[in-house]
Amino acid sequence: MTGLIAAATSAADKRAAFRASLTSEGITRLPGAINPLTAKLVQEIGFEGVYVSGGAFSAGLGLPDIGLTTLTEVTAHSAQIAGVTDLPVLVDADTGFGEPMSAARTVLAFEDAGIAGLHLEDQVNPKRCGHLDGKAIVPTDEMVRRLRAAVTARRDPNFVICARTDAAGIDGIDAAIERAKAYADAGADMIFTEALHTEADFEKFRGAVDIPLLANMTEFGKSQLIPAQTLQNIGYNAVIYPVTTLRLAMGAIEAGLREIHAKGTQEGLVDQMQTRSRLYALLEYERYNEFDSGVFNFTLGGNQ
Ligand SMILES: C[C@](O)(C(=O)O)[C@H](CC(=O)O)C(=O)O
Ligand SMILES: [Mg+2]
Repeated sequence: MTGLIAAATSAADKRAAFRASLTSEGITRLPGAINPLTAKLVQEIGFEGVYVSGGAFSAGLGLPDIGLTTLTEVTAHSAQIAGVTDLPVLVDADTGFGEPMSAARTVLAFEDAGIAGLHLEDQVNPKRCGHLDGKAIVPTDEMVRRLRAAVTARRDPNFVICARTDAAGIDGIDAAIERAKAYADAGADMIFTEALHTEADFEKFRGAVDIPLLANMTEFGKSQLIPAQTLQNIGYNAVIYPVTTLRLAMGAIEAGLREIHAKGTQEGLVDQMQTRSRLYALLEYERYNEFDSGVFNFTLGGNQ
């Protein structure tokens, strides 16, 4: 029954795989999963990891991305996602949910939740999306304390601690590079280079810092949407598509709701929907007969 109900791969193995993938030849691609079902699809399609976005999670709760969500909420949501996938899960920990000691507690909670790594950012609270203007960042030494607390707390040396710097959009790319170096010295395993604009910016960062780098390919932001292959050629090690699945889903949901509201039926939308049989295949419903042969003893018609 391996892999039914929950993932077959242990958290320790996922973390080891994640760490290894960050120094492998190919770039590690992590689409954001808005729920465990999406994470199953991310795995089935063949990506290397799953991302849990703070922006998508807060939006899903009907809230802006300004640090309103709690450690408990983010951990529970991420644990559900990590629980169903064999892929490593990287979670957005915003500013660490408080003081440096809170960042340490975040690492411990995330390890217990089966998560493979997190990123901590150098913004002040209340934080905002890294692609908006008017951000503010804490002094370098304060972020270094955040990171040191996180690095020291971890029990699994393979748990990946990624430091995000939002400095490029405030003090310029050279200042962001200086911060990245200080964060690497503090023990960060990877740097999240937030809100760079062009390929040349990504190249400049890569040339200046010698630990793994993560690119954020979020839509409607400040960064060009650079293909994964190009990022790999530049020498980036990981790329997230953080809010993409939420935007895709919400675009489809809004259009669908408007059509039902206008026409009084969803008849014209059925072709765009995930079918019942596709959903059941993704859930491996039939395999639940391994527990009880009475669970999947029906057939679905051709159009289901
Ligand atoms: C990566 C990010 O932190 C997120 O929460 O997903 C956001 C993404 C976004 O708002 O588009 C970010 O600050 O870049
Ligand atoms: Mg975020």
